[in-house]
Amino acid sequence: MQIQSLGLQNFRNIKSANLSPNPKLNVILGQNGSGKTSVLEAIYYLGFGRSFRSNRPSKVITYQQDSFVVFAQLDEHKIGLQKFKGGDTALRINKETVRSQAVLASLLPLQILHPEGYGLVDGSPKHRRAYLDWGVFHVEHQFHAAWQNYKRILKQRNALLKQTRQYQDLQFWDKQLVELAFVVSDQRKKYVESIADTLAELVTEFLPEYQFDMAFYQGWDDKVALEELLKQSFERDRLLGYTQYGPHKADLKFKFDGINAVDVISRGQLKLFVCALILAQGQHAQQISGKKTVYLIDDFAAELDMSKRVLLARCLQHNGSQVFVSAIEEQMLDGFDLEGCTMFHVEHGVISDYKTRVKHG
Ligand SMILES: Nc1ncnc2c1ncn2[C@@H]1O[C@H](COP(=O)(O)OP(=O)(O)OP(=O)(O)O)[C@@H](O)[C@H]1O
Repeated sequence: MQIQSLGLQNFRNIKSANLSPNPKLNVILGQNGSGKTSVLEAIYYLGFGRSFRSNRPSKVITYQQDSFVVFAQLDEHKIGLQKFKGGDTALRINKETVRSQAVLASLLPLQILHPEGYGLVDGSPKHRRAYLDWGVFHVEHQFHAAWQNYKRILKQRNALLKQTRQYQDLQFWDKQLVELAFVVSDQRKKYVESIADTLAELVTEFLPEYQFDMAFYQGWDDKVALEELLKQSFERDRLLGYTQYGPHKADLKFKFDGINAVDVISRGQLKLFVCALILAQGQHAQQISGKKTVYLIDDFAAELDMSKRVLLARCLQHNGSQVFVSAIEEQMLDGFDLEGCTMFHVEHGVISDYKTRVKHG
C-alpha cells in the first residue's frame, strides 16, 4: 500500500498542506516544534482513527478552528477523515461516507515507531493485545467482527455482574461469550505461531547477544474449560465488578535469555526490539495478504548508536515499503540510502521546499 498524495487542514500547527510522497523513502526534516511529528500523526489518524500521543482530538485541531481534515490518495482509493471539536468524526472512502474506522484501517496498514511507543514492551497488556490484534485483523477477515461481538457481550456480562447475585442470570451470555472467545483466541494463537519465525529472525539480527523467546497467554488457563472457569469465578467477578478471564486478558510474554524483556534490555535495545516487532508484522501481513505496510518512524536517531541506525535503516529500506521518517537534521539519517528519496522541510507548520533526490546511474 502506498500513499500517493496526502492533504492536511487545520492539523495542529499545519494550517494547510498538500504533499506528494515518495513511494519509498520520505524524510521529514525540521527543528523542534516545527511540525514533523504532526505530519506522522496525521497519517496515523487515517490508519487508526486516533493519535499516538494525545487521546483528545480537540488538542489536535488547530487553535480556534472547529475541525481538522486529513485525506490521502492510496493505490486505488481516496480516503479521508474529519474530526470535530465536539468529538464527531466523518470518514470517507471515494467520496462515500463510511461508519467504521476498520474499513479505513484495512486499506492502510500502518505501523509506527516513536519514542513513547515502547509501551508495547514495558506497558500494560492492552498494548500487546493491540499489537496482536493489528496483525490478526490484517490477515483474518472474520476476526474483527468476532472481537467486536465478544467485547459487546463482555460489557453486558460486566453490567449484569453488578446487578445480580445468581449465576443463572449470566448463563445465557456466557454461552455466547465462550463461543466467541474461542474464535478470537484460536485466531490469535495461529497468528502468534505464524509470525514467530519471522520475528525470531529479526530479533536475532537486531539483538544477537540474546536468546529470544515469546509466549502467548490467551487470557485464561487451559486446565479448566472457560465455561466452567466463568462459573467458578462468578463470586469473585461479582465482587470485583468485572470478568477476570477471557481473551480480553490475553497477553504476549517476551523473554531474553529466559528473563522478562523489560528487566534485561536497555532503552536503545528496546527501540530495536519494538522495531523488530513492527517489521515482523508488516512482513507477515505482506506475505499473507499482499498488502505492504506503511512505516512511520518518529525521531529516527534517538537512542541508537551509529551501527544500530545503519542496521535499522537498511532493514526498513530493504523491506520495499513506503517509509516516513522524521529527523531534525539530515546528518542524523546515516544508514539510509537517500538517493531517490523525497525530503520535506517543515518550518512553523509550513511544509515546503521538498525535492526528490536524483538517482544516479
Ligand atoms: N492544536 C494546535 N494548534 C496549533 N498549534 C499546535 C497545536 N498543538 C500543538 N501545536 C504546536 O505545533 C507544533 C508542532 O509540534 P510537533 O510535535 O509536530 O513538532 P516536531 O517538529 O515533531 O518537534 P520535536 O522535534 O520537538 O518533536 C508545536 O510547536 C506545538 O506547539
